[in-house]
Amino acid sequence: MEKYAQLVVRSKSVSIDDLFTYKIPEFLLCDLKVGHRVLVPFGQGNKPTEGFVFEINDKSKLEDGKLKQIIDILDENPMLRVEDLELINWMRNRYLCTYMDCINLMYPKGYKLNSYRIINLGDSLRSLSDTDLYIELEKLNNSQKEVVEKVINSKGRLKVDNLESICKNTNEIYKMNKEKLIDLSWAYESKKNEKKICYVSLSMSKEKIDDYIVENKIRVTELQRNILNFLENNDDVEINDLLDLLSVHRQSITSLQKKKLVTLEFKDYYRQPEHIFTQQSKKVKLNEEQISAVQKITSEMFNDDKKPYMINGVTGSGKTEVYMEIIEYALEQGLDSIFLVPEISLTPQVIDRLKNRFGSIVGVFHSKLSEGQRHDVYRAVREGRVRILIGPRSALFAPFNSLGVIIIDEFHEGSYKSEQNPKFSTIEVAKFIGLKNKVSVVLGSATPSVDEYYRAKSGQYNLINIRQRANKKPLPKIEVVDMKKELTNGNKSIFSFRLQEEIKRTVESGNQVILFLNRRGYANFVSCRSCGFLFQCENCDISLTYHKESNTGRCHYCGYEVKIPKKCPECDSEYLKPFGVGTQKIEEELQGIFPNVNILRVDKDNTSKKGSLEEILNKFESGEAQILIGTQMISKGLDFANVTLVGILSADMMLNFPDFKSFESTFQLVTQVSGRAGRAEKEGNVILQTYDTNHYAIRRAINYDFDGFYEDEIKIRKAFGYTPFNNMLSVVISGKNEKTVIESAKNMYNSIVYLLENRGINNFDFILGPNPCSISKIDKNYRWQLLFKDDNIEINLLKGIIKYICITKREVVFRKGVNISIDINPNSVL
Ligand SMILES: Nc1ncnc2c1ncn2[C@@H]1O[C@H](COP(=O)(O)OP(=O)(O)OP(=O)(O)O)[C@@H](O)[C@H]1O
Ligand SMILES: [Zn+2]
Ligand SMILES: [Zn+2]
Repeated sequence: MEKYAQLVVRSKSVSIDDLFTYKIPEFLLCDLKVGHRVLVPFGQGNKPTEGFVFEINDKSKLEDGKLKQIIDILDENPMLRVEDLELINWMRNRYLCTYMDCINLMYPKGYKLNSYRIINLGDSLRSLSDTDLYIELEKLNNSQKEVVEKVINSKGRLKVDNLESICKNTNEIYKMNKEKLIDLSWAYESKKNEKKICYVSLSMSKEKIDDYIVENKIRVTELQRNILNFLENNDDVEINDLLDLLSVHRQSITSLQKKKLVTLEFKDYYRQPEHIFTQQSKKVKLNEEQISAVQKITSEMFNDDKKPYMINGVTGSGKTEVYMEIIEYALEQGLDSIFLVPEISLTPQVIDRLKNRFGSIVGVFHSKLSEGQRHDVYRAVREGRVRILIGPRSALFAPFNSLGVIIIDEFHEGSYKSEQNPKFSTIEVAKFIGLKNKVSVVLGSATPSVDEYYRAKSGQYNLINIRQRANKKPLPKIEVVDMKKELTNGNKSIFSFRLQEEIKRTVESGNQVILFLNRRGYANFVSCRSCGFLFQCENCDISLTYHKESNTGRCHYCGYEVKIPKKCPECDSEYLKPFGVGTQKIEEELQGIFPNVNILRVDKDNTSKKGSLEEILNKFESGEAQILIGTQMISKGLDFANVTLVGILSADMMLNFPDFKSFESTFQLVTQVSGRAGRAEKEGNVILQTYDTNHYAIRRAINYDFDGFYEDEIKIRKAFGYTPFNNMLSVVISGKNEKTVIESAKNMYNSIVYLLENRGINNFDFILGPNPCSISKIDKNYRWQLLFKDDNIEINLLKGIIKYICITKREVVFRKGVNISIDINPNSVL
């Protein structure tokens, strides 16, 4: 019976985001499975192209004559699992992305296997003498003969990338394979970093070997005899072990190989986990709140209809210990875990804790991993050598065989929303995986996002609270300093008198200080006091940040950098002055006030090198410095016993950020940063400097009143129709040519209105725009935006129309050279 495959083809063009039907040739019928990567002829030139099988059907809507055939299967096992395909279909609908966008997540570029065929002589030809072989060859037809000759010329082991290269008619080759003229097998090669190890074994059974030596009059030295004896008693010996154990040279072995007594074989390098449950770090005794959190989750692990869990536990409440306990339980039950962190390079301490507890079955996924390393991690996961994977949002797609738990630590963090296609929400995807595959999904945070907390309150989560710090100490007291008053009292410094006093006291008593400022660089911007000239990025609609050490203005969006001249380029005056503060300036001023104190700084500018963040944090931990200054990078996950004072230098910078989530971010940051103080035996306190002492985000944060903040914030969200009450769908149209960008944006608006009017909709209040984005230019690209709220309209109808316009009708609606970016519930709408 004929069978057909529906497949996705890897192609650069978006407009072919569709399933294509191919005929499955008979010889592949048994082997081909859904999820297989295949080779297909595609396009007019029938270019061999990669495809991914989504469905296998008995019928086809198209006539047989019009269908092309699959050429071959590319990997032995399907790379995409059935559940991956299900997830892809769901994501495509949810995020209006393409099949390939999703496939690239699950089948990362780093995992390109180079597959090739190995052709040996088949059984019916292999053992023949040269003359007999010649006679047999003459019986074959020309193309068959050609193939066999090629195999013979390659010393009986021909390696080809695709079968067509040795015979146009690949069916012929399969036929020859069936008739045992040749022996066809698959081989794989990964491009990079796959470690292979050479193993030695006897080439025949030990009973036969002595006869063979005698019969063929082979001379064997005493050393070689030792080797053979050793191999008679041991299987699969690594060549290096053999050399060490018997103190022999490699030559002795290769000479045995030449005499066909031993075979050498390269096999994958397996790093076996030595002990799965070695307890290298001491396990803490969990307190009652922790135990009940663990019990709730583990007791339901095998339930089919469990809800996801949300752990709302104050900073330092021991959430990480709870996660580890859940992971350990899962392991004992044979289940694997994914542990997601907002940004892997910012969480060295968490990685250490997991590795110390679980040893070598912990794998780390990293955006900075090389292709080869990513590949290795995926393989290790597939083969069960890694059972716990810690990583950023992309680790969610690791191909575990029996996933039991997904943990999303600090789930409120913005990095869980992807900014690249597909622009997925990690939480949504995790919940989908959880639902479909009965995986326990655990979200944890001291400051849940308003969106997710709303869902928890409406019963979509099992909400678990941990209200006490693990050290049983109260949360650090937060003292507010009104910077307006500071100014009237004659203090022009960035540091209030109170903060200076507390820093002094803390340092003198041998404790440590963390100072937080949300902006790197030296100053915010440089402008002319005489004419108001402002140094701005040439490529972006952004003012340049001043960096003192290089005396340059730098764009934090595109990297553009320019020397700051002595005189104003506009009016020639010498009154150029940096305004605002960044971490560099803080460091400089602080060193001026405390000349004898050692200060460390952590921001993007000095941690881009791999390992540099760890280095600074280690120095701080060892007490080499008393003060650590940093940006968001130090706001979460850090656990230093000696830190008793945290200073938040300007809460207003976050508050005044022009985005609807800025109050929420402020509340979260203040809570998280404050949480770095007093985590062990010593009590901590916090000083928060602000010009806006009355803002509800500040007032609620200083009392650790999460529920109060939530109540304030949710009212505003409701009033404005923001998330979680509505989905917000943003379409950004960008391009180097401003005119075509504007035209495209207007075209899009008109097309949508037209299609909606056809469906009887006449009120378009839910569409905002088209307008230029708040940041109207980034990296020389002009940006326009259309924003949709689904309060008056069914989301699926809206999405259908947008997809139709942006993908199917793309070439009609949009001008050449514009990019379209669709984002469902974006983090920010700037
Ligand atoms: N039951 C316990 N007994 C003793 N110490 C504990 C216990 N639970 C946690 N700790 C310790 O308390 C500190 C804080 O715990 P942990 O880092 O797990 O908290 P967290 O809730 O993840 O913190 P945060 O959200 O603030 O990053 C750690 O040093 C941890 O080892
Ligand atoms: Zn000027
Ligand atoms: Zn720029």
